[in-house]
Amino acid sequence: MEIAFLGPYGTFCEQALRSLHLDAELRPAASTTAALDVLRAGEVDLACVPIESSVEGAVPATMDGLVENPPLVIVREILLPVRFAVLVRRGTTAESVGTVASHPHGEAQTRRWLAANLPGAEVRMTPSTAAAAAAVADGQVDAAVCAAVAAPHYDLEVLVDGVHDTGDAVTRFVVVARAGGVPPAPTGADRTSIAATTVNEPGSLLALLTEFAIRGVDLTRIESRPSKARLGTYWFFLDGAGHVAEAAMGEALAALHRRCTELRYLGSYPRAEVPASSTAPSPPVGAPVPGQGAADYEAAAAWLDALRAPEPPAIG
Ligand SMILES: O=C(O)C(=O)Cc1ccccc1
Repeated sequence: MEIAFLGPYGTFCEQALRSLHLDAELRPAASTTAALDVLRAGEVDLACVPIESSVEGAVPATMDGLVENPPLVIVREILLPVRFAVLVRRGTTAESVGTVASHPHGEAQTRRWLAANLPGAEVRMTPSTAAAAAAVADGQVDAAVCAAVAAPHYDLEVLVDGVHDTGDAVTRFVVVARAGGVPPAPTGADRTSIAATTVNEPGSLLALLTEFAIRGVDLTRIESRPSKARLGTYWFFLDGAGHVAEAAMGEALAALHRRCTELRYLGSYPRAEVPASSTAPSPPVGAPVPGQGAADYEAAAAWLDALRAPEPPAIG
């Protein structure tokens, strides 16, 4: 099995993927879009990309890539606590740093530290944090904001570690497959992702959300991205607790199918927990709502079946 990831070697994405201990060959891709493209082209079996961070929110390239064609589905999610370091070529001092590079999410999570500690430095964006480290090694920039583990890959040294503005930052990564394969089996603690477009009229988004609410499905995330067709039209990305194989989620998706202009199923997969090393636990999700559990759905469906197809009365 071959898995593309946001490379080059030394990214947080590589760390997230390695934490799964999969028996697979890992192939670094030059960008999030490139990782999804090689997956779509059938060159790899899976791709691992960042999708959101607790500090900076969505990774737009991933959200956009998930609704391009041919369709892709999420099969795993990984939550990784991230900690940033400033890496430089050996012998570089803070005073001699004129340029510093990072992924936009790295820059966003260290902006105040950079302004306070490297005030004169010009900040440049790279497709990943490790790409910034590679740019330091090549002499294109003086410093990179990235994971300290990237240092040996590029023969750099850690100038300062722990340069984040907000402690306990967590990034969520997703492992993505081409649609049409066997989905991960329900575990009882799953998440389902969809993207939907709807007509622009009062209450249309509320109507979508209501399909989840009335079935007791706990929504864990909502994002919008431009549809790119024209200004003012959007994809709404929704994550909810549950699995497509479960009645509540399945019925909510069927209802959305009737309501939405376009609906993409983006996968059902086990919910990841924030690793114990982080002190910021995720809020509990998917707690059962009275009358809305899987057993309640089964009992209600059996009741309805019996109404529709009653047993003929026993005579005699
Ligand atoms: O660039 C990386 O190393 C990534 O994996 C993306 C990223 C960037 C910044 C914070 C978390 C993840």
